[in-house]
Amino acid sequence: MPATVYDALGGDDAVLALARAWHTRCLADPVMAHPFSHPGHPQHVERLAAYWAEALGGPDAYSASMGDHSHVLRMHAGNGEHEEMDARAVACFEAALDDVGVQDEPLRSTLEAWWRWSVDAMAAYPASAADVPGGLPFPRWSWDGPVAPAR
Ligand code: HEM
Repeated sequence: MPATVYDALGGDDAVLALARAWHTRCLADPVMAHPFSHPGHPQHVERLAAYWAEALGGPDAYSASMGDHSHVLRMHAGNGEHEEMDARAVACFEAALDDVGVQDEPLRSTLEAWWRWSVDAMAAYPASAADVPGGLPFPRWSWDGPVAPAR
Protein backbone atom coordinates (compact mmCIF):
# COMPACT_ATOMS: atom_id res chain seq x y z
CA MET A 1 0.00 0.00 0.00
CA PRO A 2 1.37 3.49 -0.81
CA ALA A 3 2.65 5.40 2.23
CA THR A 4 0.23 8.31 1.81
CA VAL A 5 -3.48 8.58 1.04
CA TYR A 6 -2.43 11.18 -1.58
CA ASP A 7 -0.33 8.61 -3.44
CA ALA A 8 -3.00 5.91 -3.19
CA LEU A 9 -5.52 8.29 -4.73
CA GLY A 10 -3.15 8.94 -7.64
CA GLY A 11 -1.30 12.19 -6.86
CA ASP A 12 -2.02 15.74 -7.99
CA ASP A 13 -4.07 14.92 -11.10
CA ALA A 14 -6.37 12.56 -9.21
CA VAL A 15 -6.86 15.02 -6.33
CA LEU A 16 -7.70 17.77 -8.84
CA ALA A 17 -10.24 15.49 -10.55
CA LEU A 18 -11.86 14.71 -7.19
CA ALA A 19 -11.98 18.42 -6.23
CA ARG A 20 -13.52 19.23 -9.61
CA ALA A 21 -16.12 16.48 -9.17
CA TRP A 22 -16.98 17.77 -5.66
CA HIS A 23 -17.35 21.34 -6.92
CA THR A 24 -19.58 20.20 -9.81
CA ARG A 25 -21.73 18.18 -7.38
CA CYS A 26 -22.05 21.22 -5.09
CA LEU A 27 -23.18 23.49 -7.91
CA ALA A 28 -25.87 20.95 -8.83
CA ASP A 29 -27.12 20.57 -5.23
CA PRO A 30 -30.06 22.73 -4.07
CA VAL A 31 -28.48 23.37 -0.65
CA MET A 32 -24.76 23.41 -1.52
CA ALA A 33 -25.11 25.68 -4.56
CA HIS A 34 -25.91 28.72 -2.40
CA PRO A 35 -22.48 29.34 -0.81
CA PHE A 36 -20.83 28.90 -4.20
CA SER A 37 -23.26 31.20 -6.02
CA HIS A 38 -21.23 34.40 -5.55
CA PRO A 39 -18.21 34.92 -7.82
CA GLY A 40 -15.34 33.25 -5.96
CA HIS A 41 -11.64 32.86 -6.60
CA PRO A 42 -11.02 32.12 -10.31
CA GLN A 43 -8.64 29.31 -9.31
CA HIS A 44 -10.94 27.93 -6.60
CA VAL A 45 -10.79 24.29 -7.66
CA GLU A 46 -6.99 24.35 -8.06
CA ARG A 47 -6.53 25.95 -4.61
CA LEU A 48 -8.95 23.47 -3.08
CA ALA A 49 -7.04 20.58 -4.67
CA ALA A 50 -3.71 21.93 -3.38
CA TYR A 51 -5.12 22.02 0.17
CA TRP A 52 -6.59 18.52 -0.14
CA ALA A 53 -3.32 17.15 -1.57
CA GLU A 54 -1.36 18.59 1.36
CA ALA A 55 -3.90 17.32 3.89
CA LEU A 56 -3.66 13.82 2.44
CA GLY A 57 0.14 13.62 2.68
CA GLY A 58 1.17 15.28 -0.61
CA PRO A 59 3.39 18.31 -1.25
CA ASP A 60 2.99 21.46 0.88
CA ALA A 61 2.06 23.74 -2.04
CA TYR A 62 -0.98 25.21 -0.27
CA SER A 63 0.73 26.26 2.94
CA ALA A 64 3.89 27.31 1.07
CA SER A 65 2.16 29.91 -1.09
CA MET A 66 -1.61 30.13 -0.58
CA GLY A 67 -2.47 30.21 3.09
CA ASP A 68 -2.47 28.36 6.37
CA HIS A 69 -5.14 26.32 8.10
CA SER A 70 -6.35 29.32 10.11
CA HIS A 71 -6.98 31.17 6.84
CA VAL A 72 -9.10 28.29 5.51
CA LEU A 73 -11.05 27.98 8.79
CA ARG A 74 -11.75 31.74 8.71
CA MET A 75 -13.12 31.43 5.16
CA HIS A 76 -15.67 28.91 6.47
CA ALA A 77 -16.45 30.60 9.82
CA GLY A 78 -19.21 32.94 10.92
CA ASN A 79 -22.08 31.31 9.02
CA GLY A 80 -24.02 30.05 12.05
CA GLU A 81 -24.93 26.40 12.54
CA HIS A 82 -25.60 24.58 9.25
CA GLU A 83 -26.12 20.87 9.92
CA GLU A 84 -28.25 20.33 6.83
CA MET A 85 -25.52 21.82 4.64
CA ASP A 86 -22.86 19.69 6.35
CA ALA A 87 -24.91 16.57 5.61
CA ARG A 88 -25.20 17.64 1.97
CA ALA A 89 -21.44 18.28 1.90
CA VAL A 90 -20.90 14.64 2.92
CA ALA A 91 -23.40 13.42 0.32
CA CYS A 92 -21.77 15.51 -2.44
CA PHE A 93 -18.33 14.13 -1.50
CA GLU A 94 -19.67 10.54 -1.63
CA ALA A 95 -21.09 11.27 -5.09
CA ALA A 96 -17.77 12.80 -6.18
CA LEU A 97 -15.92 9.66 -5.06
CA ASP A 98 -18.31 7.66 -7.23
CA ASP A 99 -17.79 10.07 -10.14
CA VAL A 100 -14.01 9.57 -10.16
CA GLY A 101 -14.27 5.84 -9.44
CA VAL A 102 -12.78 5.61 -5.92
CA GLN A 103 -14.21 2.31 -4.66
CA ASP A 104 -11.17 0.43 -3.34
CA GLU A 105 -10.69 -0.11 0.39
CA PRO A 106 -9.15 1.13 2.57
CA LEU A 107 -8.85 4.21 0.34
CA ARG A 108 -12.56 4.99 0.15
CA SER A 109 -13.34 4.71 3.85
CA THR A 110 -10.15 6.62 4.76
CA LEU A 111 -11.21 9.51 2.50
CA GLU A 112 -14.74 9.42 3.93
CA ALA A 113 -13.41 9.61 7.50
CA TRP A 114 -11.07 12.50 6.56
CA TRP A 115 -13.94 14.33 4.90
CA ARG A 116 -16.37 14.02 7.83
CA TRP A 117 -13.63 15.20 10.19
CA SER A 118 -12.84 18.15 7.88
CA VAL A 119 -16.49 19.17 7.50
CA ASP A 120 -16.76 19.23 11.31
CA ALA A 121 -13.55 21.28 11.52
CA MET A 122 -14.87 23.86 9.02
CA ALA A 123 -18.09 24.18 11.06
CA ALA A 124 -16.30 24.70 14.39
CA TYR A 125 -16.49 28.54 14.43
CA PRO A 126 -20.13 29.36 13.65
CA ALA A 127 -20.18 32.76 15.37
CA SER A 128 -17.32 34.65 13.77
CA ALA A 129 -14.07 34.27 11.82
CA ALA A 130 -12.51 36.38 14.60
CA ASP A 131 -12.83 33.34 16.89
CA VAL A 132 -10.32 31.30 14.83
CA PRO A 133 -6.85 31.33 16.45
CA GLY A 134 -3.94 32.30 14.20
CA GLY A 135 -1.18 29.96 13.07
CA LEU A 136 -3.03 26.66 13.53
CA PRO A 137 -0.97 23.68 12.31
CA PHE A 138 -1.91 22.21 8.94
CA PRO A 139 -4.13 19.14 9.56
CA ARG A 140 -2.64 16.13 7.80
CA TRP A 141 -4.47 12.82 7.52
CA SER A 142 -2.88 9.36 7.39
CA TRP A 143 -4.17 5.81 7.00
CA ASP A 144 -4.58 5.89 10.80
CA GLY A 145 -6.44 9.19 11.00
CA PRO A 146 -5.21 12.66 11.97
CA VAL A 147 -1.44 13.12 12.23
CA ALA A 148 -0.33 14.86 15.42
CA PRO A 149 1.37 18.18 14.59
CA ALA A 150 5.18 18.21 14.78
CA ARG A 151 6.57 20.03 17.81
C1 HEM B 1 -20.30 22.55 4.25
C2 HEM B 1 -19.12 22.33 3.63
C3 HEM B 1 -18.38 23.40 2.85
C4 HEM B 1 -18.83 24.53 2.24
C5 HEM B 1 -20.26 25.06 2.15
C6 HEM B 1 -17.68 25.20 1.68
C7 HEM B 1 -17.72 26.40 0.97
C8 HEM B 1 -16.63 27.06 0.46
C9 HEM B 1 -16.68 28.30 -0.28
C10 HEM B 1 -17.96 29.08 -0.61
C11 HEM B 1 -15.42 28.62 -0.62
C12 HEM B 1 -14.95 29.85 -1.41
C13 HEM B 1 -14.98 29.50 -2.87
C14 HEM B 1 -14.34 30.51 -3.79
O1 HEM B 1 -13.44 31.27 -3.41
O2 HEM B 1 -14.75 30.52 -4.94
C15 HEM B 1 -14.55 27.60 -0.10
C16 HEM B 1 -13.19 27.58 -0.25
C17 HEM B 1 -12.38 26.58 0.22
N1 HEM B 1 -12.75 25.47 0.94
FE1 HEM B 1 -14.64 25.00 1.48
N2 HEM B 1 -16.57 24.48 1.95
C18 HEM B 1 -16.94 23.36 2.66
C19 HEM B 1 -16.12 22.36 3.13
C20 HEM B 1 -14.76 22.33 2.99
C21 HEM B 1 -13.90 21.27 3.50
C22 HEM B 1 -14.40 20.05 4.28
C23 HEM B 1 -12.63 21.60 3.15
C24 HEM B 1 -11.34 20.87 3.42
C25 HEM B 1 -11.25 19.53 3.48
C26 HEM B 1 -12.67 22.87 2.44
C27 HEM B 1 -11.58 23.55 1.94
C28 HEM B 1 -11.64 24.74 1.25
C29 HEM B 1 -10.46 25.39 0.69
C30 HEM B 1 -9.03 24.91 0.80
C31 HEM B 1 -10.93 26.54 0.04
C32 HEM B 1 -10.11 27.54 -0.77
C33 HEM B 1 -9.27 28.44 0.09
C34 HEM B 1 -8.48 29.43 -0.74
O3 HEM B 1 -8.99 29.93 -1.77
O4 HEM B 1 -7.35 29.71 -0.36
N3 HEM B 1 -13.98 23.28 2.36
N4 HEM B 1 -15.31 26.67 0.56
